[in-house]
Amino acid sequence: MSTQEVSVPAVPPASGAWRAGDPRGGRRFAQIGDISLERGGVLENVQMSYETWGTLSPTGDNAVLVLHALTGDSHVVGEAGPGHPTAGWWNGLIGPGRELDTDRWFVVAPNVLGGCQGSTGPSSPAPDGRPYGSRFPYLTVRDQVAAERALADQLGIRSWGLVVGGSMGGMRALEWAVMEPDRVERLYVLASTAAATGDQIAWCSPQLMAIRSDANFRGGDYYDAGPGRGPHAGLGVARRIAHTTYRSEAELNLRFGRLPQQGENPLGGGGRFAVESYLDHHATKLTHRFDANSYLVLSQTMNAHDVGRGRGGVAAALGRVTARTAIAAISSDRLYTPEQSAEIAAGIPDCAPLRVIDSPYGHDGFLVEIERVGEILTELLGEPAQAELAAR
Ligand SMILES: CC(=O)SCCNC(=O)CCNC(=O)[C@H](O)C(C)(C)COP(=O)(O)OP(=O)(O)OC[C@H]1O[C@@H](n2cnc3c(N)ncnc32)[C@H](O)[C@@H]1OP(=O)(O)O
Ligand SMILES: N[C@@H](CCO)C(=O)O
Repeated sequence: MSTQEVSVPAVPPASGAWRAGDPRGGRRFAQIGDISLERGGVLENVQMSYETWGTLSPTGDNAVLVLHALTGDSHVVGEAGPGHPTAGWWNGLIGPGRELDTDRWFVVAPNVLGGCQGSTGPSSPAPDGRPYGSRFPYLTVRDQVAAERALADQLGIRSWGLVVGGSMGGMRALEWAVMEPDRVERLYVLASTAAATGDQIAWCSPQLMAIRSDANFRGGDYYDAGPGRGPHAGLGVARRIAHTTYRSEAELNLRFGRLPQQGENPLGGGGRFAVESYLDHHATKLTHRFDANSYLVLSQTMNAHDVGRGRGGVAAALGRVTARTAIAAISSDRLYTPEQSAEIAAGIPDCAPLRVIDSPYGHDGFLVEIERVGEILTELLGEPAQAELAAR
């Protein structure tokens, strides 16, 4: 394996608490060379960071690829701590005897290209040694998959027993199955879409505007401004908008309704409603762990997502998938609706009937309803993949 532990200078600028390369973080780093980009140009000397669980078999036939969402990272399971700004987002799903049983599977979770958790992104050094900032190129989901493919090559993984992801991770999982059908034996896509919709692009628009219009954004070249001088206010507004779309109307009404935040008076007293305080909390947490430029880059990759582009449309692209597939939606997801998941399920030849997880938590249901997510995973892994059937 030509991977190596390296110290990475790129850090999210907000908190400074996270240090890439921290050996206690359990992250590994791979230098995968240059990536040719879908929209033209080359991203040079790309680094991918990732975490693994379990052991790769001598034939490399037991690998699972887990792909995180917009503000997620490689820390699928585990505690928060040095090198890991948040606890695992699917805690409990990986380990001996777990749904992703590490006695059987070798699980790989890369940090996405363009992000801020150790894989090359806008805060990484460009060839001239200075952070890319505004010079970071426009990426597509296909570029991100190309980087993950190079990582798989380096790890000696020719074919994945399963590729799984939710939301933006689901976009990459789907692209993997379309771009490399022979390398994806099973596919599990949650709360995602075959192509970003007008509604999703619309919700994203004020988020991008909020970051770009923050005076501290400086056109994207804010890394030299000093601690706390990044576009944190703009990123916080973006998160408030996004988080509202990640939860359902019913949940917000039932959970918070018109309640004032404890000890505050929102009715002319300068205080907040509880739901405003809740959004403030999520905004603050994100600005302490995430880079605004990465938020822009990744949001744009999601807007660009369309598996049908250059392939004769969505139906033709989905028809290429040979993986045994499970598609799951969240019943109350108003951002990535069950109808969009139904379109994916209907278009993939070897797909089980759409699974709709009944949950009040909206889009974030794919992160909250871990038990249901795990049940579907177990079912899919119990199904023989085409390659296994052919070998019998
Ligand atoms: C695939 C991926 O990896 S995506 C990345 C996953 N992680 C994130 O997105 C991080 C942001 N967090 C979230 O989006 C959500 O918390 C989830 C989806 C991870 C989990 O959802 P839930 O368990 O339902 O948590 P919920 O949204 O209710 O938030 C709970 C937090 O709000 C806080 N909170 C609740 N009410 C209020 C209030 N009135 N005022 C202030 N804070 C409040 C809680 O104290 C708690 O804080 P903590 O997380 O710092 O402990
Ligand atoms: N809470 C998730 C939702 C997006 O899928 C995230 O921030 O990544």
